[in-house]
Amino acid sequence: MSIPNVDRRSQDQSWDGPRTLAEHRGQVLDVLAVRSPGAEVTVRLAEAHSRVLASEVRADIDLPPFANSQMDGFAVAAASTPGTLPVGPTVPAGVWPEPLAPGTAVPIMTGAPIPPGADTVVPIEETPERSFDAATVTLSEAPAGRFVRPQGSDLTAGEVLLSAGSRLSAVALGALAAAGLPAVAVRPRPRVLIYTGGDEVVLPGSDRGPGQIYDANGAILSGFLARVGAEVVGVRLIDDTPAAFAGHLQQDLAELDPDLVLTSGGISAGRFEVVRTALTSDQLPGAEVSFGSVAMQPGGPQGLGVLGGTVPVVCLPGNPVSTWVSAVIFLQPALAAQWQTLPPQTVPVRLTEEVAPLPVKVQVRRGVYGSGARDAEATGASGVASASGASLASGASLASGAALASGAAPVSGAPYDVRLLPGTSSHLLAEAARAEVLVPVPAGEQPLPAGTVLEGIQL
Ligand SMILES: Nc1nc2c(c(=O)[nH]1)N[C@H]1C(S)=C(S)[C@@H](COP(=O)(O)OP(=O)(O)OC[C@H]3O[C@@H](n4cnc5c(N)ncnc54)[C@H](O)[C@@H]3O)O[C@H]1N2
Ligand code: MOO
Repeated sequence: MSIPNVDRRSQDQSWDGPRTLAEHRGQVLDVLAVRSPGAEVTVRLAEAHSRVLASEVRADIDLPPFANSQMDGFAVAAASTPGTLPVGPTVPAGVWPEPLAPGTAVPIMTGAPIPPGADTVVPIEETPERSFDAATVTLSEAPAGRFVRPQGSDLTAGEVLLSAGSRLSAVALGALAAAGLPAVAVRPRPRVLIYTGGDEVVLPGSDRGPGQIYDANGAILSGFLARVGAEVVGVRLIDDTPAAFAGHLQQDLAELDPDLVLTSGGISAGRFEVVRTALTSDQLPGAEVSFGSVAMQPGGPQGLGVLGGTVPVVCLPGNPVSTWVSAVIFLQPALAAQWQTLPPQTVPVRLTEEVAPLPVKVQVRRGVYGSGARDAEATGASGVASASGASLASGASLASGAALASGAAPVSGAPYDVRLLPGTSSHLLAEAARAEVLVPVPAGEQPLPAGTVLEGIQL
């Protein structure tokens, strides 16, 4: 490490005093807005999971495309039942059948087209013969339409199958495939370049020297971006010196033209803050980046700005839990607002134990669902109101901030019981890995009693 012993703060662009969460989220959204999503892209269904539909899709065909049997059994005209009828040729799935000879029944398999002339199906287990091979079959009275899946009963040709903006689930992909579509037009994903670590950090799988640790934050940010539906175009280790980092970043910007540069570490108050130094000096021409603090723990130190007037950069603190929490609290809603990636999924949570807040910072705690079951008895409404009141009073309402920036659904309904994990420090990554929900606890002087309802973010 060779950092010249200069007063690098002389060129630092910092903001004064801690920002609220909502203020900083708004700032992150402002820098992301430097880039707008481009034209839609067409992708094969196999690559379309979790992507967002660019425009509505209408079906060209009826679903199902023809009336077919819901059971293995006998197709027959309801008017011919009850009775013992001669058995005609079997109708397998995948073959178009001959019309039914009047007064007969034919073996039919699940999914096979209903032959013209038949209008009902009798399951084989409802026949005394219980055989497809007998010459006759005895059928009790069967109402017309029973166990027949009519053509178009799911969707008719020309109807909207999925609307624009739908996030494609596995079952949505199945519906598109059933309608015969091999590919679909989706919104472009933000292309993100990740820089993590410092000179103490080595990649998992490589040799770790004394005093070194493995890079956790590359995996955290890659996983986070995959979950929200962004594309990672590169994961780099930050160089030892600001000049080398600035050089590599400049090269990457030219080659990759990312929609966002995301850095982790090297931004607080130490002597060797490579990211902060490189982005606030003239080592990277055109960098307009500022650093400061947010009234949140973990994730106090933050930075953000624009590189060369065209590429947003968001600088997260290096402690692994701080990196992760910052990504969820600031980046996820801002990316969702600008790129329609996955917004935070909020959920009302009820504390199962008393919790002491921090006096002036929102403390983002990690929690696990208590009983696991949503308490249908709890009315929710009054509890949620008091929680949002507390959080509004703190000036750090996640609820209003998240809803503002991301369009996240308002929190309503009965809360889930949640037990907060004991650890609050930002190095407790293994403990954080057990969390099921993040719970921002509003700043305050008084302990929050068990039963207090807050807004959680599902993980
Ligand atoms: N004098 C002060 N010191 C610190 C302050 C402060 O306000 N004044 N803030 C503390 C807080 S809070 C945080 S958070 C960290 C943020 O520091 P940096 O963003 O500069 O991060 P580093 O110093 O590079 O690393 C912090 C910590 O995280 C570990 N780390 C870094 N990168 C990785 C990685 N890729 N994988 C795993 N672990 C990583 C690193 O070894 C350090 O332990 O600053 C506090 N200090
Ligand atoms: O804000 Mo730091 O993220 O507390 O560890």
